[in-house]
Amino acid sequence: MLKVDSINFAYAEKEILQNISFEVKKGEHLGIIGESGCGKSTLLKAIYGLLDLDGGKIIFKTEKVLGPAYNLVPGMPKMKYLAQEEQLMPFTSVSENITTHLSRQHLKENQERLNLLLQVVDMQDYANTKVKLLSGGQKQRVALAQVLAKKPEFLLLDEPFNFIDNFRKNRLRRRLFTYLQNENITCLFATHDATDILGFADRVLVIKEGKLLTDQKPVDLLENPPNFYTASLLAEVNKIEAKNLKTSNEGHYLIYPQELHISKDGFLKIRVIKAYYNGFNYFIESAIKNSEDKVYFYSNHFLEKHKMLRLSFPESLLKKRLR
Ligand SMILES: Nc1ncnc2c1ncn2[C@@H]1O[C@H](COP(=O)(O)OP(=O)(O)OP(=O)(O)O)[C@@H](O)[C@H]1O
Repeated sequence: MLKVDSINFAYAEKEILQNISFEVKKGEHLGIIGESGCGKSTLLKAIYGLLDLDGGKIIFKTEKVLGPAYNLVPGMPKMKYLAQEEQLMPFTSVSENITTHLSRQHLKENQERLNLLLQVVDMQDYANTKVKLLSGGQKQRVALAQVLAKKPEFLLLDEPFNFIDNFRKNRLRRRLFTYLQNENITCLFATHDATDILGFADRVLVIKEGKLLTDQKPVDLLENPPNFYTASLLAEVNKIEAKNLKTSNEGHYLIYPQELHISKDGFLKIRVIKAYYNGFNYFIESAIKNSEDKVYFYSNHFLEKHKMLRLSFPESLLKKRLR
């Protein structure tokens, strides 16, 4: 449905997107993740046709996406883009803001669709409230309903949940992605939040300094991360020098805190620095014995500062997590 083919883009002299290529099939949901400033928003803008590329091409369905120099009205029919900053009519109600984007040819269906969209973004209770009275997160939800109202086939979302509190975010994510699945809407979304990726993306594009590092299924990426940068975008991860792990290999092992266990026979000797209670257990900050290298793991019990312990982990990790 979308083909991004070796695209390059620079703002003035500064190269932002460098030789990026990937394809998206109809109905797929792709997450884009990467540190702040790596080029996620720029990539979404390029795909929507808001930028004139310096090289490469983007094909949406069968048509080439043209930048503003060749296309006065940016965007492709059936492709919709939700930017980080929403554009709403402040002095009209939530319902009116959404209804103006519903098709005028199906007036009878509109009330039903409005109700459905209000439900998807969890804003039924605010249907008649003026937008200017809403919080940042509520406005973001109205903006989301607006782009859905336009019946897109392909949706570009830039940090769609960044102003939304955690309590509501989980519910909103589930409702939104179920809606997209039911309507067979293809979606590309940029995020900082690993939960968006792990729970809701079919594939994940990892970007670093304008380059596409990898394009994989989230589960494969988590199990076999190509480098520390990628692993640390998805989860808390330890980077442990190989010499500390009973191996003659050189380099580092990437091991998640959940994979380390306190054990009398464990090879990794550590000293506890601090225990952080997280509601279910303790997240332990420790240092490898006789070094300053930090190691993080979980414990069901509080551990005193300076306590010396041994940690073990599945041997199978030694075969696949050396970087
Ligand atoms: N209009 C612009 N003019 C010049 N430079 C820009 C412009 N917009 C963005 N940049 C620069 O391009 C780089 C990539 O920005 P972009 O917004 O794509 O990053 P991002 O990965 O989406 O970041 P964040 O996660 O913080 O939103 C940054 O260094 C940014 O400063």
